[in-house]
Amino acid sequence: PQMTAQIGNFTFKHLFLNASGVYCRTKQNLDDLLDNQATGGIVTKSATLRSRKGNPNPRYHSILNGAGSINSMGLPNYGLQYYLDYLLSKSFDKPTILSVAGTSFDENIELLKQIQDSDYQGMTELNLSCPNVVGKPQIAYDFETTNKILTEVFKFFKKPIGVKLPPYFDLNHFDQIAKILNQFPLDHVNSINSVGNGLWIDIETESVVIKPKKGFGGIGGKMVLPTGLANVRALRERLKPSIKMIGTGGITSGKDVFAYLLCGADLVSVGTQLGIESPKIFNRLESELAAIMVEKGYTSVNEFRGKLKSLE
Ligand SMILES: CC(C)(C)CCc1c(C(=O)O)[nH]c(=O)[nH]c1=O
Repeated sequence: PQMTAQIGNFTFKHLFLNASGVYCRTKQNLDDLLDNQATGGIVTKSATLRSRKGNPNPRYHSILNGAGSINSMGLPNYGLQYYLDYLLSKSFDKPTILSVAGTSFDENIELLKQIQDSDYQGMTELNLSCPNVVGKPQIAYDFETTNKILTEVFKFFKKPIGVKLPPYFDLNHFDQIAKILNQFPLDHVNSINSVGNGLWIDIETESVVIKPKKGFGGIGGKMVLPTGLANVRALRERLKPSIKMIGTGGITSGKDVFAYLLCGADLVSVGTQLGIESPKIFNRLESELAAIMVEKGYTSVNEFRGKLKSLE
């Protein structure tokens, strides 16, 4: 069965990407992803201008026997130039997405100016889950700042670009963010990032399980699947068709991929479960999805993408 997607000028021969942050900080990680036949494309760890060590360990913890994860990595990455060097070092037979996350408004602009001025011709993704200023919510939860930053970006950025969004939990927030995003020539939206500021406790030690932020961290894994599905469905219904959709959050099986496609996802990305199973998970997900499609008599994902039924 045909399981491909198109975002702008980029054709993805497989539907599976790594979620930014997982299995993508080093050149070796990225090469391992590329070597896997069922990988559709690669996404870099969100880059800042300069290399960052990130937060002290423990900063990641698997919870509930792998049903979830909690992380407060703190943007550990080798800096924009490292990822640009990698992306310009050879030709790629799969689309690439360069993720960036400035720790300030100005850093976001500078990151994108450097990409605009570089020879990089692939896709870019602005991570809007990054903090803006202390005392204010993350950018994507500050609609005015989101509007301001995208207005500034599109004054100079002419290459393909999308945004990575945190989950929203209020229907009015879906309306507000979609209204803003629809004003811009965005390539794609990637939803969701981890569910912010969860907390996990070890009953034995009566302690939190990660060191940064007094144990608070982003939640990922199977337990966020209902939130990811809802965000992809809600945004798909509100965003203009030219903005394509990458569905992320809690994917562990072909059924989950099928569900995201019903919600309107063009591609999907896998984080927590990729970290557990390594890139071969994409082969499993692809064969599970193919089996579901054959069982249902579908020959192409286009036949059911976005066609989730309500109970009218
Ligand atoms: C949370 C931020 C550090 C502001 C951005 C990077 C990031 C991180 C991280 O590097 O801690 N973890 C996530 O689950 N999602 C993210 O977008």
